[in-house]
Amino acid sequence: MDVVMRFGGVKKSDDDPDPWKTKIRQGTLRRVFAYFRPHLGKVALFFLVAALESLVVVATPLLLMKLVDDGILKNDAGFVALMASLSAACAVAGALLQLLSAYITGRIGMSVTYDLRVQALDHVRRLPIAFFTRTQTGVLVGRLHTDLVMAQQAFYSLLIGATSVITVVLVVVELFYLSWLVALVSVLLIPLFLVPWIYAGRLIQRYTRQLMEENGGLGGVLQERFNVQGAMLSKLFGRPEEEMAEYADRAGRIRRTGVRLSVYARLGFVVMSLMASLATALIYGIGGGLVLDGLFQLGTLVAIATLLGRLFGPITQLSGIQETATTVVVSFDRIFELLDLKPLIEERPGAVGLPKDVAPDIEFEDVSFRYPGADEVSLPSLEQNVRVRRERGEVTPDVLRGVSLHVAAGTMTALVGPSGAGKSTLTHLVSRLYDPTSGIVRVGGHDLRNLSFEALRQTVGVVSQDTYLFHDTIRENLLYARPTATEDELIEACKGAQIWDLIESLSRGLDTVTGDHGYRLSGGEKQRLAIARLLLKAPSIVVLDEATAHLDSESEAAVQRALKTALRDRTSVVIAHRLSTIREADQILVIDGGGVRERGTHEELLAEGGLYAELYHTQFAKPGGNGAEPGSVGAEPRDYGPAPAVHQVVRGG
Ligand SMILES: Nc1ncnc2c1ncn2[C@@H]1O[C@H](COP(=O)(O)OP(=O)(O)OP(=O)(O)O)[C@@H](O)[C@H]1O
Repeated sequence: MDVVMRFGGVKKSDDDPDPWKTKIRQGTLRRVFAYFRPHLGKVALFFLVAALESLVVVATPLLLMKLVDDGILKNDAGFVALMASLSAACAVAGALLQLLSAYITGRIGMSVTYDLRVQALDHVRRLPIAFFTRTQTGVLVGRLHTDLVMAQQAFYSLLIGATSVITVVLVVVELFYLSWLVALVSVLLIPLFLVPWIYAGRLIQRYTRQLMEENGGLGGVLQERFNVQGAMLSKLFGRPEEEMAEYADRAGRIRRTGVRLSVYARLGFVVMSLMASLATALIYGIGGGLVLDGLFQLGTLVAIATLLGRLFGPITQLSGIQETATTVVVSFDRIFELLDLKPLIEERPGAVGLPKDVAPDIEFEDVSFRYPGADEVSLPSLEQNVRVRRERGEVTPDVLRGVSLHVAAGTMTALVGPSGAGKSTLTHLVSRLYDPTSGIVRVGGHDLRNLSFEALRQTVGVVSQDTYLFHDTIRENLLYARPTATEDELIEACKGAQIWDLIESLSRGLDTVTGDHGYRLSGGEKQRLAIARLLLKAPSIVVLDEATAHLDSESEAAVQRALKTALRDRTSVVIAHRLSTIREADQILVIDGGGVRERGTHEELLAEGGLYAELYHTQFAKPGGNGAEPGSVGAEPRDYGPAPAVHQVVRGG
């Protein structure tokens, strides 16, 4: 039973969720050809060159025929020399034409893969964050890179192999011209070649896709385990033997599929070569008899024998072409699958900007939200390697329910509540990482969905708990927020973020490399760098997830001072973990069960004696609750869940 899954009309077999066995989808060939349309001129030139190449190929046996019949048999040395020279000229012309066709195929192939690569990168860049939380990075990178490279290489062999088709046609025509009987026998033998060719081709298609998936799968696991965080987790918690067994198992599957693929790829080839040899012997038998009977001359037999080598040779090559053609189509199809995923969050036509340097207010009007299910944002083949079997028709629960709130311009709102209450989710909607399922989020009076992406990027700045830094210098990491920033502006931002003293003390200063994910810096240092990055960007709204990790008191004080600078004159929403933050907040929202349970200032809420007061007394007012409390604010009996950093690893972002 075929089931249509909706991501831009991608059709998948519901009975066969295993992407390895997915057949090439309908319409793929049409789409592949669309990429070649702009290069039709070059394609036509290629076929012209290919035709000339084939003409050269079939001309040589005729020259040899003349050489034997009219030269050797008639004792004419001059004619022998002339024919031999013409044959040599044909060989040189053939070689030059081959080079020319290689140049044309290179031009076409590189242009097509360039178009596809740029289109795919642009598309993936625009996919919703939900896609990235579902997808295993290594598998995605594999698809974007390996598949394209494979398609490109296979495409070259395919086009060059296409000359074989023209050659075969011309050779058959010439064979009929020389001897209809021999030609007929040769043509009748062709189906014997085609049967193993088609049989092997089907298996090759299946195992090619399977090998791609398995390679991508291993790549995904390695990328996950062999980055700093993954390596650390596996050193601290991992089970080395089991993990190694898993790697070996995956590598073993790749080996198994690779062996099968090479056997089936060879099978067609071997059967064809065998048939070609048998057919040649047969034709020599018939032809030899005809020469002895005087029905045709020796030169004709030589020409036929030479031609046969050029008939069965290209046909044999065709078995390889099928594999390469399949690789091209499968690779394109896997990229098309990605291209068919809809970017859920798109810029509307006529999207507007926001005035710069004016802090806007934030409003949630009856907002409900649930995270999109796998079917809506992802592909099974990009998830399968974490042994996640997609729950068909998975209905994700509502995380926010009917939330209404207002953050006045230039004020700070602190979000508190138990773990998993929906605080981070709420902030994701402010930065439009997700759109609400229902209700409206407004910034400066505008529905966020009506704002341009540029305005959103300029307006909302986010500092998350676990700062991400590129494996690059501090300078490049900072410039990412504002590439045009001057040296003075960089220094000023670093001073504001209380990180300049540290940077100055490093021997390479701003040109110090931060290490993968910024692992060569401490938690507090990374967060202050993130604040410096934010100061450079200078957004009018700041979304901040306060660090929960214990910082030493000096680092803690530095982060607090940096935050003061960052939040000044800005509208801010802070997921608060510190007493000092909630005391300073203009408004505290207590989030519980996906809704705003209480709202007010610290004093008002304490006086109310509700959930906040309970949270405060159990968490903040405990001995040692000196304003640097770690963890979410929550009542004692509640389940606070794992520490946020681990929480994020578990849910993949
Ligand atoms: N990307 C996601 N996909 C699906 N569900 C998610 C995703 N992120 C969070 N959730 C779920 O949404 C609910 C709210 O999570 P959220 O991160 O907003 O809570 P939180 O209040 O910020 O918790 P914490 O204080 O522990 O960070 C949780 O049940 C969580 O499992």
